[in-house]
Amino acid sequence: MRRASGDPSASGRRPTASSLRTATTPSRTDVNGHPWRVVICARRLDVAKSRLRPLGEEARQGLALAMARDVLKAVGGAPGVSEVVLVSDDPSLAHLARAVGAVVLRDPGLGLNSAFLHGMGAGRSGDTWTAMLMADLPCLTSHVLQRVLDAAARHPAAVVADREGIGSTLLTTAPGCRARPRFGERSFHQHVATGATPVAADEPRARCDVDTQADLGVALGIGVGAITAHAVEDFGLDRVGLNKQL
Ligand SMILES: Nc1nc2c(ncn2[C@@H]2O[C@H](COP(=O)(O)OP(=O)(O)OP(=O)(O)O)[C@@H](O)[C@H]2O)c(=O)[nH]1
Ligand SMILES: C=C(OP(=O)(O)O)C(=O)O
Repeated sequence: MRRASGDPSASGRRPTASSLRTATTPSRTDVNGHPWRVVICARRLDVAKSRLRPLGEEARQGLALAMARDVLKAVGGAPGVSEVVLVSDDPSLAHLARAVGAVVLRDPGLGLNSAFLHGMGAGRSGDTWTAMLMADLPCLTSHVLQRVLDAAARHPAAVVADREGIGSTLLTTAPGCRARPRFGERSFHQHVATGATPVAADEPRARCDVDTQADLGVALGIGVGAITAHAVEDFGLDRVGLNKQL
């Protein structure tokens, strides 16, 4: 896998391939010696994050892009991640993901769970530990992701609940196990019902998905990645302004 380097000067509005330039880091495994494949799903920017529409078109798309770029950076920097797969039909995201060494797959167009299964290679993790990850987690860092994966590696399947404990932000599968993604409404309980063990309850950075302006305010309170922070600044979305929408 190639590791993404940070670029605090990069703005969420004007991405360049060089802003995520990479170095090759072969044979990467976690503390248990497991190489991880991380599958990230992201919708096309023109339709993504519709609940952020009140921020305006440019800000909505810019934030969706910035958050996905911060997620790609965090994943690329996690020491145990050996392979990154992005399932997305968005040309900008695909370009940026390829630039950091990710494999990019077209979206089958059948919804999020089908997209994840497609990214998993029809649902089988083969001989690799696999994590299915959302692209709207701007607080995620490489260290936090690695801790989550280390905890997940103790279970055949593991799930991370979103901040409210209702949805899910990450689902993992051990080698040889079949993935059972149930993302969507109340997905956390559905994932637990399929046998996934809850992990990382104490990792707010892994649990803060951003769907609404209120979520963005919370994420800014926790601390977002540099690209999202620059996008927020570029679009003039300070914390006070966001909290007014609560
Ligand atoms: N490839 C792919 N990604 C998806 C799909 N649906 C959702 N996602 C991604 O999954 C993550 C969580 O999605 P949601 O929060 O449910 O949806 P969203 O489009 O981001 O936001 P809303 O329009 O507000 O529901 C985000 O990274 C989305 O881009 C899909 O059908 N295909
Ligand atoms: C898709 C999910 O959530 P949201 O739409 O809230 O991001 C989920 O938690 O499975």
